[in-house]
Amino acid sequence: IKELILLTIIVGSGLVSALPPTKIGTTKTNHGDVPVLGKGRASLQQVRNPHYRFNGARAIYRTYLKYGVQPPDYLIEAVAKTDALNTAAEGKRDTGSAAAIPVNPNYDIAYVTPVSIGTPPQTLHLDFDTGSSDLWVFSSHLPASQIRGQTIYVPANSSTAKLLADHTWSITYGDGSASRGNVYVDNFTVGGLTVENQAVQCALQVSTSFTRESNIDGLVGLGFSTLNTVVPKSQLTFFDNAKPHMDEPVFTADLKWKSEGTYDFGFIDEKKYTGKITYVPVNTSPGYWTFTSSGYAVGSGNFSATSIVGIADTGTSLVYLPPSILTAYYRQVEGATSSRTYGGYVFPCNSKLPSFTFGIGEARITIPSSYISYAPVTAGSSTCFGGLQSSSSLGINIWGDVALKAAFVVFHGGNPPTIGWAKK
Ligand SMILES: CSc1ccc(CNCCO)cc1
Repeated sequence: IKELILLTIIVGSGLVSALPPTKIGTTKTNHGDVPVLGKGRASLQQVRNPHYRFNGARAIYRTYLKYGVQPPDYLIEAVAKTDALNTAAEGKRDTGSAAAIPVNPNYDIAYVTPVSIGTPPQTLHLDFDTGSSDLWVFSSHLPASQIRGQTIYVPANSSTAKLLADHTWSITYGDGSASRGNVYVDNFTVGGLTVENQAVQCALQVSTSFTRESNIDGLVGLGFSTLNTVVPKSQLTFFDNAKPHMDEPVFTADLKWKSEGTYDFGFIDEKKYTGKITYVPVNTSPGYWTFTSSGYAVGSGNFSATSIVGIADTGTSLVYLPPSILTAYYRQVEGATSSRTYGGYVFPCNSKLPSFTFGIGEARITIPSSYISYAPVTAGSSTCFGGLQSSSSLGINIWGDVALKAAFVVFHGGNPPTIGWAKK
């Protein structure tokens, strides 16, 4: 009401002029500089109120009051109903956006994202993993021998950390790596989006493969909370905790080949993709983002329509598909073999590779051949390891980073959840 009185005084006294302003100085306001046009004249720059929610019924209601006419009951009810709808919408205004940074400049082994934990905030770089649902970190509870350059979370240094007494966790991943520990709750912030009392699982023990990954300070599980390993009471993922406060119950992955991408929470950034997003159903049992691809093509070959049930897993580097698809792909690669020595398909690094296309409904996502020549089997070798490997020993097909970075992927946590794919 203060601003209204101020504005009325200025307008009422004719101080605001329609004359072209001759700027003789500026005065500070919270919307930037306002030009002062000489004695007794001012020009006011209008700014949009981002939180204003239009209420048509209220505009009509005010007109009745302005001309002294008693508003009818239906109008009073309409104003209340619209306000209620606006308030419900206003409750969900949180969004976040954070970088997805390759842990290695030469090979996209994994991507880490900066997060803040606790008070004062402790910044760690965590691997956002849609293939699991534990949020765990290297911590001050680890023996020094298991830490090799990682940043640790020290709950004792956070005034908002609270131990979840008698709760423990223990997890083993598909690649055999593992970790276990105890549980705190604390403030957890990703790209400006904060969840209070997020379960932060502190490692007391990690396997050597984690110790060796000095750029990964822990994981943020973005699978479904049914997979969380905390006992006796399982905990919710960051996404499940954040969902009720977000504009939309979504997060998106825009991973990139050998460069920095982004994870967005609560909104879909139209600038990050081309064409349309094709959504397909998700089977949330047992807790992965499981969907069915409609088929594949090798290079410029014919599209083979066949259902491929698999998971979208940002925490897995490569793509793992049925042996028949691998045979179809690698028979097009000069010198390719399935090597027992290296545990998968390898080929001469200078071999020409075809691209690989997979179907999402009628849509097609093509993985460029450069993403599939993954890395030399050992530093400096002229034999390269393929980005497409067989899923026969896993019992599950996995669309890992090699596929995800070829697309803009929407993990939609609605009811029911769906997954959307777009070209970019
Ligand atoms: C040792 S670095 C590492 C990063 C992520 C994960 C979780 N997903 C992997 C597929 O099981 C495991 C290990």
